[in-house]
Order: sequence, then C-alpha cells, then structure tokens
Amino acid sequence: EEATPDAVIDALNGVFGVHQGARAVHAKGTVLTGTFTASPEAAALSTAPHLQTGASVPVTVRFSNFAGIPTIADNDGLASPRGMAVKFKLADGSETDIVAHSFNGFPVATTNEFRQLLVALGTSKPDTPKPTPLDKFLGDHPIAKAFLTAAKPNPVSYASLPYYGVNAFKFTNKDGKATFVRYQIVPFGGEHYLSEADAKTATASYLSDEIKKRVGQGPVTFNLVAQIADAGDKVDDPSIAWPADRKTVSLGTISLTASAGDDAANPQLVFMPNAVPAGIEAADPMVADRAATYAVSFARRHP
Ligand code: HEM
Repeated sequence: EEATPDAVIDALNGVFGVHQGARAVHAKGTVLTGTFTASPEAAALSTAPHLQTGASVPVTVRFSNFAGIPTIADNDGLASPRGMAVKFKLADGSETDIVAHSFNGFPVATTNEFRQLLVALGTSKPDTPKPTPLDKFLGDHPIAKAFLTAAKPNPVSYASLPYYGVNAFKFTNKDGKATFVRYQIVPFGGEHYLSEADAKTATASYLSDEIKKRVGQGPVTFNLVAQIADAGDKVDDPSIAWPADRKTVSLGTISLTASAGDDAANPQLVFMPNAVPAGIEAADPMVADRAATYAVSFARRHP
C-alpha cells in the first residue's frame, strides 16, 4: 500500500481513534497571537518578505500535545513531543507557516515509513502475540526505536522548551545564493522541565492554563533560528539531526502577547508546512507529503 494522504490519516486514526472535529494528530492545542520581527542577519539568507531587515508581521501560534486525542492530559506520556505551529501574516495578504515539534528529529526518513510505523503501532495491542508488528518494525528501524524510547520530560511551560522544524528548506538571497536550513525555535527564557513528582500531580490542562497566565504577565518570546547545513548534510532525511555544532543564524524574534483561546475558539485554523513565499522552498520531499496530509485532516475535521 502507498502512503496516500488518506492512508496516512487512516493509520493515524488506527493509533489514536477517530475524534470528530479534531486533528488526526496534535489534537489538543491552545492559540496565541503576537508579532515576529526580523533580525538584521536574516535578509542575507533569504528574500522572503518577513525576513527583510525592519520587517515586523503579525503571527498566530498554536501549541499542541502530540497525540491525536483531543482530551489528552498535558502530563500524559503521549502528549510529547509538543508542537509549535507559527503562521506569519505577510503584508500582501498571504501567509507562511512553520510547523515544528519539541524533538530534534523524526522517527523515520520518509512518509511511507511513517505510515508503516503507524500501522505497526495501531496493530500492536497488549494481547498481540510477540513479536508484535511494532517489535518487528522497531527491530528493523533503530532510529524509530530511539525516538519512541527517548526521555521526553514534561516542560514547565510551552514557553520553556525548544522546537525543531526537522524538515530542511532552501533559502535564496538577493544574489541568488542558496543556503539549506532547518528551523529551531528557542525560548529566550531557557529550557525548564518539571520534576517527575511535579509532573505526576500536574493538572490535565496545566500547560494551556500556564501559557494563558504567562502571556497575561508579559510577552512570551522565542528566537527563530536557522541551523545552516554543511556540504554533505542530508536535506531529505528528517530522522537524522544535523550536528549541534553547525552554524546558526537568528532570523528574528517571535513575541506572543495575547491568548486567542483553545481549539474550540479557532475552528478554521490550519497550518501548512509548504506555505512559503519566494525566497524559501521546501528541500525535503516530506514537506509536500505533510501538506497534502494536513489538508485531508483539515477536510475530515470539517465535513
Ligand atoms: C510524513 C510526515 C508527517 C505526517 C504524515 C504528519 C501528519 C500530520 C497531520 C495529519 C496533522 C494534523 C493537521 C491538521 O488537521 O491541521 C499534523 C499536525 C502537526 N504535525 Fe505533522 N506530520 C508529519 C510530520 C511532522 C513533522 C516532521 C513534524 C515536526 C517538525 C510535525 C509536527 C506537527 C505539528 C506541530 C502539528 C500540529 C499543527 C497545528 O498546530 O495545527 N509533523 N501532522
């Protein structure tokens, strides 16, 4: 079977169930608004309008838990990795989106392998004879096994952990020079996690409650960073993080200033990882696959 968008959504539903009106994955979220202001260094990398020196554009950000379960508790194991999706509203009326999560990597290299992993997850129950489909898949895919078993501690706040765009993009500047990048979204306040004891007693909505309270006390800020590929770094394999010592360039500051409520208040919100202006192109084929799948998820949650 192929990894058509419908087949991938069916596979996600096989893991998490069908929940009317909800995203097939990252189903529980909360939305904030603010501004993105470009850094003085960004324009040297790309002609994209929001990256020009002095550019400042409105943003809408949705923070989310991983699972495709809209009632998932914020301290549930399936709530990680967390999502951060950013929509930039450009002056010409168009939008460009970055859809990132709180893990520097992805379990598999391709969309079809992702579907296979989801099918293995969905068909491996506690009473499935061993080795289960999941045992077999993880035996053949050590990176997926590492992803699933990596410690993913509960953050103090959606604003206290870094997010990674994972898929690579090609930036082109005004001289036609190309640079391959991956996004990182780094909280200016640093990384902070709950102790295991505090995570156990946290409430089911501690993260959405916390971020609403935090933004009421002052701007919640992140550094939008481009990690720059070296020659030889693969741009079409999101399962392999580029080395941490690669050069990074700050593209600007995301400053969130207001809560826009949870998903119920934002039913039409959708982020498309392939929505990019001139000066930015997807470099990883997974980006187009993701966008096609997100569109089907959106259509199914708006029947
Ligand atoms: C082939 C790979 C992938 C598939 C098939 C996939 C599938 C999906 C689907 C179906 C949705 C729900 C979309 C909607 O209803 O609006 C979604 C949302 C999301 N995905 Fe992916 N995804 C993939 C890769 C990734 C990667 C690499 C990341 C992280 C960098 C990621 C992070 C997210 C986040 C954060 C959301 C929530 C977006 C929002 O807040 O609306 N996904 N994904």
